[in-house]
Amino acid sequence: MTYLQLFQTYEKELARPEELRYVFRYAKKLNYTAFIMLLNTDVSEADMAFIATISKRLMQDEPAQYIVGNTEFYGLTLTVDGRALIPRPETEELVSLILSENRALSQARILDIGTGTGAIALSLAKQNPTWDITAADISSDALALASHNANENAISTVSFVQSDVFRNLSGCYDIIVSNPPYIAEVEKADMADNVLKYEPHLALFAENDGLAIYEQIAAQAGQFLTATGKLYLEIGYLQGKTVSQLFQEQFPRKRIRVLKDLSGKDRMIAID
Ligand SMILES: C[S@@+](CC[C@H](N)C(=O)[O-])C[C@H]1O[C@@H](n2cnc3c(N)ncnc32)[C@H](O)[C@@H]1O
Repeated sequence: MTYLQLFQTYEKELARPEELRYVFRYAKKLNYTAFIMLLNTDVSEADMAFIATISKRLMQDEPAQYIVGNTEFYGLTLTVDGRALIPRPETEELVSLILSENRALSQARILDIGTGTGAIALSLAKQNPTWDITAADISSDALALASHNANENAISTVSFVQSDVFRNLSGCYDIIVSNPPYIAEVEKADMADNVLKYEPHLALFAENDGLAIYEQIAAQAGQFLTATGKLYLEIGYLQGKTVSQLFQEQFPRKRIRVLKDLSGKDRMIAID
């Protein structure tokens, strides 16, 4: 039996068939050409067992990135596992926005609230080695993973702090960024199994219709921002109006923009 025939057999049973070849290729570190060349050759016994194992894990809804063990984010390779949310492409757009609007800042203090894998903090640090960046999370497991990712990517300008929003933080920041948990408990029923069963619920859900962490940030950010400080938030696509109102009340003199992601959905809020 060839690799192609074996893949096709398992792919019929998978909810997201494209993930099988993706996981195999990345786990075996095969470039595209090597993978294509392999497809019409006879599958080895070891790979037959390996492909069966991957298929089983995918059938149990384990996310492909957790099986591979890493993912790409803004040019970084980040280790991902059940300790933190798998960083999403929409969050790369938030990083792009911050970078494009703050090119003039050579020295800056940045705070990333709810850093997870460290995706936002580490990609900002990679692009701006002179920025002084604090990555905070309530989860010590997530912070251990983020710190591992900093080492793996040779980034030494990020410090890690365990904190419930601002509780263990001090001083003022030029930029505060956050992609907090923002899903309401009632939305659980509509969520994909691979997210619900494997990604940490602490990273997904927030009380008060998903608004609880935004409310805490809005209430306290004024004490932690410099006079010209800016806030950048990722939001759920239906939260633009509510979250912008929340921040407008606390920051009546600042400009609040709701910005769309590449698929045209409200996804980010910039406050400056
Ligand atoms: C949606 S994930 C975002 C992870 C990462 N920033 C990203 O964009 O991929 C939210 C993160 O916020 C953290 N978190 C949840 N509640 C928190 C709180 N009260 N204070 C600080 N961090 C919190 C979670 O542990 C999780 O890592």
